[in-house]
Amino acid sequence: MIQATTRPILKVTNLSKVYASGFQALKGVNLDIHEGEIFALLGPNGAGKTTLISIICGIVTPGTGSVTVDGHDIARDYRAARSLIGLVPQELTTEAFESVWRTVSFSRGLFGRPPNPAHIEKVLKDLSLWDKRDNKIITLSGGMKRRVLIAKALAHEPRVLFLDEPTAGVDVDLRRDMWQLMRNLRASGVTIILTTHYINEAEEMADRVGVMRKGEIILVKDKVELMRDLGKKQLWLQLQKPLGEIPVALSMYPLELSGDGTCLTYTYDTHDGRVGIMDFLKRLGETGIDFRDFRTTESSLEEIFVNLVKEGA
Ligand SMILES: Nc1ncnc2c1ncn2[C@@H]1O[C@H](COP(=O)(O)OP(=O)(O)OP(=O)(O)O)[C@@H](O)[C@H]1O
Repeated sequence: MIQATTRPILKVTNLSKVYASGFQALKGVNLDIHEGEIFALLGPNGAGKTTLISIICGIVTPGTGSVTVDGHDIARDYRAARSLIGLVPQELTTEAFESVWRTVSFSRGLFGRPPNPAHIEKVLKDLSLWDKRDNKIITLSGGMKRRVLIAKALAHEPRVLFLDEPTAGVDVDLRRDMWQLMRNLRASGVTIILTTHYINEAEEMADRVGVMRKGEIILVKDKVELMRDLGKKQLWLQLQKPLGEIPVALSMYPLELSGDGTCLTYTYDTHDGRVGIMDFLKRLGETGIDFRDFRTTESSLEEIFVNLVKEGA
């Protein structure tokens, strides 16, 4: 398997975009994408994700700043830069009466690549579309149409693949297939950037996560580090006897007592949690409070994301 390196295959520098309406959709975005990684771009509606991807893929004209793909500037060296990129949009809008084979082969031709039936065959086989190669697009199921979109984006052998909401509205089985497909692509050396509203998709798939809000990238981090650094844990204790209130001797701890006084919840950062918890449990014993059951829970990327986007909103 090809491991992600720290060499940026895509470099976005100080990119801003003001639409003709006067709306500023991007405000000085800086982003490096490492070769071979899966990068998930998260953000609430209207954060600027599609604008950013559309500029990189040449669909929206850039404002100020620069974007390079493997060293090629998307403005000055558009053809070379664009030929390295594949874009999987959310919906297939045209070609309803064309066959799968012709549609995918045509996409390759758009990038000035000479025909390569062996490559198209491989792509269709990898996407389980080979049996459908002669079918008209209109006869395919929704899941197969999505696979055709990916096949089209891979037809010219791009090194960076953008997937815009790849699993929006698909069923659980197809989502799992898509995830496996992305992993296979990464293993073959393709760098993947996906936008998603499903945080569990980022949690499952991404090596790194970027969060956008109001035209800015507010955070880029290794996913595991992000969950470790910003994650919270909770210790939940079911008490032997209900408490009327939290005893003064425990007032220095971040505790919450349930309405009926039978559950105490202690929330802590995963950083310094262990020390704090041992100290707290010792103090709890000294205070004469016994518990009959306990449970710990860890925050998900979803909670981390919601908190990040909320902060300073
Ligand atoms: N052509 C346009 N003219 C003016 N404003 C636009 C245009 N396209 C997008 N915008 C605005 O730019 C902002 C960012 O939109 P964008 O589609 O990039 O966000 P997004 O993060 O992709 O959102 P979503 O998750 O809903 O797809 C939005 O406020 C949107 O209304």
